[in-house]
Amino acid sequence: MGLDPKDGGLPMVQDLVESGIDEVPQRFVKPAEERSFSAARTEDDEVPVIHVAELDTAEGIAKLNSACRDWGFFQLIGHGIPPELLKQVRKTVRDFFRLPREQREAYAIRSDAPSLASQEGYGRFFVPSKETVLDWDDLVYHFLPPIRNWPSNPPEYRKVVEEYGQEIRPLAIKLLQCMAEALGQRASFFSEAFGPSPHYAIRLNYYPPCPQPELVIGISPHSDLVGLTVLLQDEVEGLQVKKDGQWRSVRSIPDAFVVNVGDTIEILTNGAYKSVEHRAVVNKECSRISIATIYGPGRDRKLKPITSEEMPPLYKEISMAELLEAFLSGELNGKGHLQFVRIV
Ligand SMILES: O=C(O)CCC(=O)C(=O)O
Ligand SMILES: [Fe+2]
Repeated sequence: MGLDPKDGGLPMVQDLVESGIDEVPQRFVKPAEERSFSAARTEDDEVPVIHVAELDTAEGIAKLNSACRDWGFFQLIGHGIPPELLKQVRKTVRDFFRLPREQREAYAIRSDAPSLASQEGYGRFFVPSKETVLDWDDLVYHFLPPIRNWPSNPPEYRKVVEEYGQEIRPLAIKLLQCMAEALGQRASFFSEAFGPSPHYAIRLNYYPPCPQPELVIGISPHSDLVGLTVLLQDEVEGLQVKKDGQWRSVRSIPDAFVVNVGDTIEILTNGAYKSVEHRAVVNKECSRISIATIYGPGRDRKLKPITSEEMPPLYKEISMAELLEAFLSGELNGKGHLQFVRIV
């Protein structure tokens, strides 16, 4: 659901902030029982950090394996993507979200898209009803490449976003090959499962400063559905990951990617690799951006878990199209959307 006037024009956070509010509108206030946003931060138990060069060694593959099993998350450093491009993409994203309202709205998500899964543009997702509490996050979603409907301002938008998408794709493929190796599967396991037309998309998140950050959430607890997410954050922290029932902050490492396992990978690996709940909190002083590239199975794929005699299937076979529709038609609700795929 976007900014289409037929939707009753959902408010965008940047517009509220620009109008000078000092109280958060009720529509964004999380119920009291969901409002505990603090997180632990212990250096001896944080999201594992992996250098790309480690992936050429058996120890590195073992480290990747335990990161995907125990955390569903890792931070990737030494990836070789030029820091200049990372700087440019961050700047372009910030510049877009600060454009005058009419210019941002020209790229609004259209509610007449043929399906929820084909919606793209500026706005918000996961708002199935008027009662849904809104996240303190304005976003843009594009399928890659090439992007189909891009803002003409900032002028470099299309070039930078596409170039960034082109750099991330081979990195995601390499990581998936290493993950397959770590699982004892052939290197092409995920590319075969994802098929000839994988889902490749980018989600740009913008979290303006909030006058009452204790009442709202930037992005509600969720697991990512599509496949592998490669996230670039800036120096402003806010991402939290749930580990052993406890929320933990993810440190901002300059130019590192935060990589996480999505639901389709949990299904395909029959639960060996977990898609883990995460959320983003906001703060009073500064805005935050994050840029998520998302790589997973094409719409027409059937997802079937790898099984063995000792390990019977824990998930039903399901099509990617069905899974996407189920995910996109509800609110973000932890891992709730996976419930109907699980065999209990
Ligand atoms: O902003 C973040 O750090 C998290 C964003 C996220 O979880 C998402 O886009 O799915
Ligand atoms: Fe996410």
